[in-house]
Amino acid sequence: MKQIQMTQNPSFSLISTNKIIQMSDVSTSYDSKNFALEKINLSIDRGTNYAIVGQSGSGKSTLLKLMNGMMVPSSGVIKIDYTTPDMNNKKFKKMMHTIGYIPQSLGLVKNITVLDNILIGSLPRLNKIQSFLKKFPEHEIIEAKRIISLVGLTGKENRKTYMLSGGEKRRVAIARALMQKPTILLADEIVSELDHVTAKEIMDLVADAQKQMNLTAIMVHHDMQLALEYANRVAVIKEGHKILEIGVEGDTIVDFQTGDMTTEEIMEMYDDDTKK
Ligand SMILES: Nc1ncnc2c1ncn2[C@@H]1O[C@H](COP(=O)(O)OP(=O)(O)OP(=O)(O)O)[C@@H](O)[C@H]1O
Repeated sequence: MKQIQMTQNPSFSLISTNKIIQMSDVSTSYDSKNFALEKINLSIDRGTNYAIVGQSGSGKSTLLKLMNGMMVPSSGVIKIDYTTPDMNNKKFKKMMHTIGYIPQSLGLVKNITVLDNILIGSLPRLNKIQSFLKKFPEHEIIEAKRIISLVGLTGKENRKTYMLSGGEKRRVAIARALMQKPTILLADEIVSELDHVTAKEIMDLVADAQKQMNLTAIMVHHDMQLALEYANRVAVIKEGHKILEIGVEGDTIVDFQTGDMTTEEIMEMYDDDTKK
C-alpha cells in the first residue's frame, strides 16, 4: 500500500503550461431535473496518467463522454488541446480520430478476428473506397501486427474475438485504440472485472504504451489503490462533483484541491466514496 505523505506547495504542478484538457465550471445533464456533473474544473497536462475514481453513478463515464465530444456541457467551457469538443467543429472532428476511447463494453466486433478488430482503428486514415471496402493497405497491416506484438497477442491474430479471455479482449481494445495513433486515451473501467494479476498486467501495458507514445491516458477506476499505483493525478468524483484531486509522485501524495485536509480525512473519503 502506498504511503500517504502530505506535501504542501508542490513544484511539479507548476512546471507545464501545456494543458491538453481544460474544463471550467462544466455542468451537464441527461434530463431537465438532475445534473450528472456540476461545476467541474479540471486541468490535465499533456502526457499525464490521470485517474478518475468514484462510486457507481457518480458521473465518471459522463466525464469521459464530455472529453470525447459524445456529450456537450449545458454550461461551462471545455477545451481539448485548445479546441472545443463539438461535432459541428471541423477542427475537433479531425482531432477526435486521435482520441482513443475504450468504453466499459469495450465495443469490439465479436465475430471478426483480433487483427480485423485492431485494423478498425486505422479506418479514419483510409480513403473513402478503402474504408468502404475495408481494404487495408499493407503498411496498416504491418502496423497492426506490430501493435499486436506490443500488447502480447502474437499468435492470436486470426482468432475470433468472442473466443478470447476477458484480459485478452481488453488487450484487443487497447490495441485498436493505439492503432488510431492517439494523443489521448480514454478508458472506462477496463480492468474492474479482472482478477488483480490480470488487472495489473493490463495497467502495465497501458503505462508502457503511454510512456512510449507520450500519450495522455485518462482512466476511470473503482479501485483507488490501483489508481494511486499507476496515476500521476487522481480525481475523486462524488454525486457529480469533483470532491478531491491529488497528485501522486512516487510515494508522496499531494492534495491539490482541499489543501487543509488531513491524511486520515482523505483516506476516510477513499473508503466512503470509492468502494462499491
Ligand atoms: N443515458 C442516460 N440517461 C439518463 N441518465 C443517465 C444516462 N447515463 C447516465 N445517467 C445518469 O447520470 C449519472 C452519472 O452516470 P455515469 O454513467 O456517468 O456514472 P458512473 O460514475 O460512470 O457510473 P458506473 O461506475 O456505474 O459506470 C447517473 O445518475 C446516471 O443514472
